[in-house]
Parts: sequence; C-alpha cells; structure tokens
Amino acid sequence: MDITKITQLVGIFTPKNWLQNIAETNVLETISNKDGCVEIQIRLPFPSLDFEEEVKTKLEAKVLLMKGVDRVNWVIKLDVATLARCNDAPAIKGVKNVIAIASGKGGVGKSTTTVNTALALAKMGAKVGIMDADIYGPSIPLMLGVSESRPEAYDGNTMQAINAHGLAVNSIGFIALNDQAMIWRGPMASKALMQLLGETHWGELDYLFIDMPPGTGDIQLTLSQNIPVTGALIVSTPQDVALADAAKGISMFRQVKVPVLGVVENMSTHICNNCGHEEAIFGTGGVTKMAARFDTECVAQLPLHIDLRADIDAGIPTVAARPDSEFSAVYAQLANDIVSKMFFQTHTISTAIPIKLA
Ligand SMILES: Nc1ncnc2c1ncn2[C@@H]1O[C@H](COP(=O)(O)OP(=O)(O)OP(=O)(O)O)[C@@H](O)[C@H]1O
Repeated sequence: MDITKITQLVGIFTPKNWLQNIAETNVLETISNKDGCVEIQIRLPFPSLDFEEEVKTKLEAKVLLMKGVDRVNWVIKLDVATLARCNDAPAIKGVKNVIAIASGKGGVGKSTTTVNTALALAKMGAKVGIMDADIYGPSIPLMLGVSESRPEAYDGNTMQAINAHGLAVNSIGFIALNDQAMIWRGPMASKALMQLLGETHWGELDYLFIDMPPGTGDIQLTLSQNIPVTGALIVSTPQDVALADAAKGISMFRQVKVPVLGVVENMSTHICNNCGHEEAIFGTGGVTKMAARFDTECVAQLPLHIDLRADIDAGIPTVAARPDSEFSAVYAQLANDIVSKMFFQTHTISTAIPIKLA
C-alpha cells in the first residue's frame, strides 16, 4: 500500500477550495496500514458535510481498490480554527469565532435563521452559542423555550450563559425587562449590548452567533464596528422593501470592513400545508439579483411554511424538532457553507489572549 498515493488522493478528492489550501489546513494527520487496515486520521478545522460526502466516500472507494487493503478506518477529529477577526478586534473570552446575523428590515426571519443555523452547526459537532442583541424584540429565549430562565452569576463579574438545546445563550431580553431596552438611546443600547457580550461566561465556543437588532442606524453601526466578528450573514425576504434594507445592511458591514458571507432568502415561497402548492408571494429571484449586484450571493432559500413558525412558537426550532425534514437539510447546508466560506476567506490566527470588552 502506497501511503504517498493515498496522500495524493486526499488532494484529488478534496473540494476545490480544500485542494488549494490542503497544505495550509493540515487536514491529513497520519495514514497507517496494519494487516490490510488503512487508518486515515483527519483533523478538520471546521465542521463539514462536504468532507463527509465529497472526500471520505470517494477516497475510501479508491483506497479499497489498492492491493493489500481490505478495510479503511477513519479517525476524524474536529478542531475548529480561530479565524482573523475584522479590524483585529480583541477576542471574547472562550469564543473562537463570531458570526453576526443581520437584516435591514424587521420581521424577515433573522432570529428564526439564527436559531436553526446555530442548531445545525451544533449537530455537526461544533460548540455553538447565541447572543440575542435584538433590543427591539429579543425573541431568542422564546424560540429556544427558555423565556422563563434567567442567567445566574458565574463569578463577581460575569453571568453564566443559559443552556438551550445544547447552545449557550444570553439575551438582552433577560436583562432589560418590560420593553425597557427599546427606549434606550443609541449609545446606551450599544454600551449595554457590548457589556452583555463581554460579561457573559460563554464557556468554550467554536462559534458565537449574534442576532443583531434590525436596521442600519447608529446602534447597528456601532455594534458592527466593535463586535469582534469574523463574518456577517444577511437575512431578507424577496420583497422589494426588504431587499432595499438588506442592501443597506451589506453596505453598512462593508463600510466597517466586516466580510459579508451572503444573503439568506427567507419566505422565498409559500408552501401550502394542505395541498403542498408552492407560491412566490413575495416575488422571485429578488435576493439572488440583489446579492449579485452587491458582489455577494444568495446562500440559502427557505420557504414560508407553517412548521417553521409552529416549531419556533413551541420553543423547539425545526432543526431540533424535525431533524430529518427538508428544512433541516437546508439549514445544515447553510451552516456548512458559511463556516467553510469564513475559513477560506480569511486566515487562521493563534488563540489570542482576550481583552475585556466592556
Ligand atoms: N420561513 C418561515 N416560515 C414560517 N414562518 C416564519 C419563517 N421565518 C420566520 N417566520 C415567522 O415570522 C415571524 C418573524 O420571524 P423572526 O422573529 O425570525 O424575524 P426577525 O427578522 O428576527 O424579526 P425582528 O428582528 O424584527 O424581531 C416569527 O413568528 C417566525 O416564526
């Protein structure tokens, strides 16, 4: 059995991006052969469905054709890389990477996308958290079924994030009750949100999602400038009014040099629960066209469907409630695409000593 040949095959069956970066990613740890069993050890720098489908299956088939090989044993370890933060912002303690989820317009499904994508990533083996920074409607606790919980003190300076469906969660809604946050002036709101981010004990996280307040005003601009993000994901419906605001969101992130990972088209079509008829009630192709105009892409399309709404209202988002549904598959692909895009778009850094944010 020729180990060099297997190493070459790893390169051949590695998807485009992986191939270019194979040396840099050090994906392949060791290959050994004992009594006809080839053991291939892989260390993945981000969770990847593509690896499983595009590399593992094809590679295994080829290796099994080699003389003297009768089985392949895979040892796949996930060791998520810490990626460069925009503007070299200081890290949040324990958090490797931060993804901001934003929308120009309210009510387009930003929080629904956040919880389902975060759950999909956690299912792929990553340690994931969500910070709900939506001062106008902090809905994450409700969507994850923990609206009655309150974070407890971790030490004198920090709060312990709440565990919901395996995600570490904190929300401005836990802290500012009775719509108090909505009436905060810009600087007050930004300060409170930065404090919440820095004074939460998140534990060890590979990815922290930030559910941003909708809009592109002072608060959103200050946050996108100060939160140590790796990338931002925009959510929009295909409706013209939402698209115009989503475009403003892209421009805002670009202005503060935050890479935009793409745009999710939510409520892409309406699927009738009775007859399955699909109708583009908000128009078609809007997000793809707008994204192309802004030199980015539509990364996922989710229909308007009663299950997505009902699951969220019951506090068990679809990815947790219906793991085998077609919606869960779309969220898994979305999670896969954004983490791989982030990895290949920027560079890995060593885990920096965090500086207190607040
Ligand atoms: N694809 C979908 N199918 C069915 N219902 C959806 C879908 N996406 C979102 N919803 C529902 O639409 C409502 C608004 O969604 P959500 O709270 O996620 O939007 P948002 O953009 O975060 O709102 P805001 O930030 O303004 O509070 C929720 O009741 C949610 O359950």
